[in-house]
Amino acid sequence: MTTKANATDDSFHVFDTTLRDGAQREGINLTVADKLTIARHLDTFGVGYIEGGWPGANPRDTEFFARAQKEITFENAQLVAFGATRRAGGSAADDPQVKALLNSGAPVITLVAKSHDRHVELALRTTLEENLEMVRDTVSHLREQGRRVFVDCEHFFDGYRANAEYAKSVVRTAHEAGAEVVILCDTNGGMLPAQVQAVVATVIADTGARLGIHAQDDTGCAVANTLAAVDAGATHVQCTANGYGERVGNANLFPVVAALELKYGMKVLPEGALAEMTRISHAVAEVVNLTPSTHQPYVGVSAFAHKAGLHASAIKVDPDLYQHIDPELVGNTMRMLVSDMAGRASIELKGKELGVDLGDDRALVGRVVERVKERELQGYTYEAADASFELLLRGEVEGRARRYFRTESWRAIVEDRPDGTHANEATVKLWAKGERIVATAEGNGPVNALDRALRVALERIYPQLAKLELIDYKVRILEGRTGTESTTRVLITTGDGTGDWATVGVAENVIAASWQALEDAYTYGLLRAGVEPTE
Ligand SMILES: CC(=O)SCCNC(=O)CCNC(=O)[C@H](O)C(C)(C)COP(=O)(O)OP(=O)(O)OC[C@H]1O[C@@H](n2cnc3c(N)ncnc32)[C@H](O)[C@@H]1OP(=O)(O)O
Ligand SMILES: CC(=O)C(=O)O
Repeated sequence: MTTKANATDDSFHVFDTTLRDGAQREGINLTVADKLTIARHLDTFGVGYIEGGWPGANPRDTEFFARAQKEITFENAQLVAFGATRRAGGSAADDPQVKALLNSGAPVITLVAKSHDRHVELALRTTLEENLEMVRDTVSHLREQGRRVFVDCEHFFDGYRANAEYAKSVVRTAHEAGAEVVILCDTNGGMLPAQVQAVVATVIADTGARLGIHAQDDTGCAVANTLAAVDAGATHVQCTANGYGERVGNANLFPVVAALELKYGMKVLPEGALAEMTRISHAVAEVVNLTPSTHQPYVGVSAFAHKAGLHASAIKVDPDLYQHIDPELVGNTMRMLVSDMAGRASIELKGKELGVDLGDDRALVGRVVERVKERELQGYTYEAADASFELLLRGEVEGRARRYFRTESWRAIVEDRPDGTHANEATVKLWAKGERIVATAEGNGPVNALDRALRVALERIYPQLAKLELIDYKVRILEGRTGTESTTRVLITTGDGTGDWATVGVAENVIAASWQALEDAYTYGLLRAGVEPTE
């Protein structure tokens, strides 16, 4: 057994259920290898408990428990197996599902138990007394087998509203049978914080059980409900990384632990772990193959991104004036966004962020603000295209646009063939280092052909361009930007293996807009590579 043995644990529990409830989210389908990778990330982050799945429910979860205990040396977490109380009318000792929980080898077991009288009668099709017996028998049996037991009271809050005495009797039964923590679950996710706080406080007073909270996010209050339960005395929080979970999700682990550490002043993670939070959040998103939410509290790339000019002017004096915490505490960074909402301070701070010296030149900064506003009116967007903004800024600082080549002309041709296929060909004519170059290339579309032709033209003179790769290409039609005409905006993301950058082009024609974004992308790539401008 490579899970750290820990017979009693009076400390506050951070319990992660990404691998069980998180995996119940539509669109997530984890392999055993994915689960092992996520378990390692969560253990590194320092959660106390990792619920790995339901052994016996499917071969993947059974295999996960077998492999996790062989392959992972957990530094911080206890491995937890999830399953239901025994079937009605049977005995826990003979229940195949309970046997699978024991066979998983997990030192801690979470049992889901019904605590809403209607669910007992309709879903379990048994009596209220038999349900209590199922809880008592299963908890006692697992305790006798030397396992620590937590009990999830499913639909607790709705059950409490319908029949408070019965809901509490389930908590009492689990507690008296030896469950270390009884977790009140807002399974349908319909509760609000004040309601959760009141119910948790009453149940603690009436049962004396140690309580935990498991909140689904159907009202958008799962994090708030979790913290409200803690306010009322719960000492065990069940969460999932990035809030993944059934329907709209579960309480998001990251804002919950950040609140506990930074707002409540509790120590729930190992030293230094909070500063790893942004990295861990993104790493888990990568494994589950979902794009990290840019606007996620604390860890989203926009969590500390400032757009409004007034905000920037105050941040210039003191970042705390518009930030609730120092982003570095959670491993994130502050970013300034440049747009038509920018003022001088936004440009000054962005210049600093980009390492461009503006030398306290108010007139220069004013000119940049004006240019940005003018260009944004035409359809450019600099908050999404930092590299194009940096080229604009350097152009103003240096008094002329930074150029590595001068375009004489370009042409893209799409040929529609009788067999329904298309041939795409582009020719570029340009000047670089005093030389006139004409290059032609084919591509799988006109923009791809242009990109290839530009590369063919420039690579001999600038071998640094060989590393460049187009990572993303987005087109948007901007209705009514210039009077009655619609305008096309193209955003291109380019990478060189060490980082990536975004550039923007705007024109009435999608290929012309793409060409502008490509020109900026290559120019910025050469700037990054430290090449001196030649034109
Ligand atoms: C709120 C939550 O998220 S709880 C976690 C839910 N997670 C999952 O359901 C994912 C894994 N589940 C599964 O793979 C399957 O549902 C299994 C293997 C657990 C059970 O599959 P089956 O035996 O085919 O049963 P099925 O899924 O149709 O129904 C669940 C059965 O468990 C019973 N049951 C439900 N909750 C409990 C409970 N707390 N204690 C005991 N029995 C329960 C139901 O009454 C039903 O019994 P029935 O077969 O006599 O009608
Ligand atoms: C146990 C659980 O996942 C719930 O009640 O929502």
